[in-house]
Amino acid sequence: MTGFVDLNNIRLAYGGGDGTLALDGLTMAVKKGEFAAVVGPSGCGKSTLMKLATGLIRPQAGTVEVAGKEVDGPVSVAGMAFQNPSMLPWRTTLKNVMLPLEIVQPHRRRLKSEYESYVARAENLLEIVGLKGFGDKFPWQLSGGMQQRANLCRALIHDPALLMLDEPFGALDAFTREELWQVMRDLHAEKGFTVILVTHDLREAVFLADRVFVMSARPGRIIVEQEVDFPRPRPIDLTYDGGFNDIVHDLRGHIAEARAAA
Ligand SMILES: Nc1ncnc2c1ncn2[C@@H]1O[C@H](COP(=O)(O)OP(=O)(O)OP(=O)(O)O)[C@@H](O)[C@H]1O
Repeated sequence: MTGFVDLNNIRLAYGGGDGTLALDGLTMAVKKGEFAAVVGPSGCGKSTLMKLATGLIRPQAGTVEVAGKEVDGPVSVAGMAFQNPSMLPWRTTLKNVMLPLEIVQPHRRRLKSEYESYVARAENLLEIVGLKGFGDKFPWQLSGGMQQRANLCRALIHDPALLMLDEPFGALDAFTREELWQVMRDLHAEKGFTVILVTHDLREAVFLADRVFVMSARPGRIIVEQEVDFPRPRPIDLTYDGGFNDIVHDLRGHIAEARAAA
């Protein structure tokens, strides 16, 4: 296949052959630099897809490739952010953001000798997401939205080629969520990484993505690929546009059909 992330005819059952069949016949290709969103009925296997693409679990059948290599263990080119920011309360925000550098090579090897430039990188990311000057605060001194901003910085500190986002804005109020959409839009424009975003929020998917993949009910597979070709940078007012809402409406219809067919 031709993507940066290629999942080809995947079958994944938890607990072996007689267990819960989460994915079956799932094929999906995400291009380099593309912002992909994955939506679908609850329990259709979206998080399972994320675990496969990052090498946390292996399929019973089919192949997973990232950056042209078959995935056979945790993928080091990936950064991840989930709904719960899970920052370490005893570390400052800056130290939380820098945590992956203590784990992921080659940064781990270089961290001591190039410490100041890594701090500058972390501070630059904090500035991009609107947290300039908050590096020395502890996570419990930050609001939920600010923690999620810092969480995005932590996912990006090692300059991953692939960013995996699993419902990262799900716990935030509507206004903060829209602010974070714009932060994500700007980070993607500036850094050019490939993104796979799992979300239940169809407006979020259409605002951020170049392509929205719709999954069937479990066992999950891709049933629709919706191109979203609004020009970038997209203003938040786009979400009130008729064409935008037509796409959201279509996606909602596909998911309703998938749920009804389950
Ligand atoms: N570790 C596990 N062991 C057994 N079954 C699991 C495990 N993880 C997930 N499942 C099952 O696999 C199916 C897909 O789960 P998954 O979490 O991938 O779905 P999802 O689409 O992310 O769900 P949601 O929309 O509710 O977040 C579900 O039926 C779930 O119960």
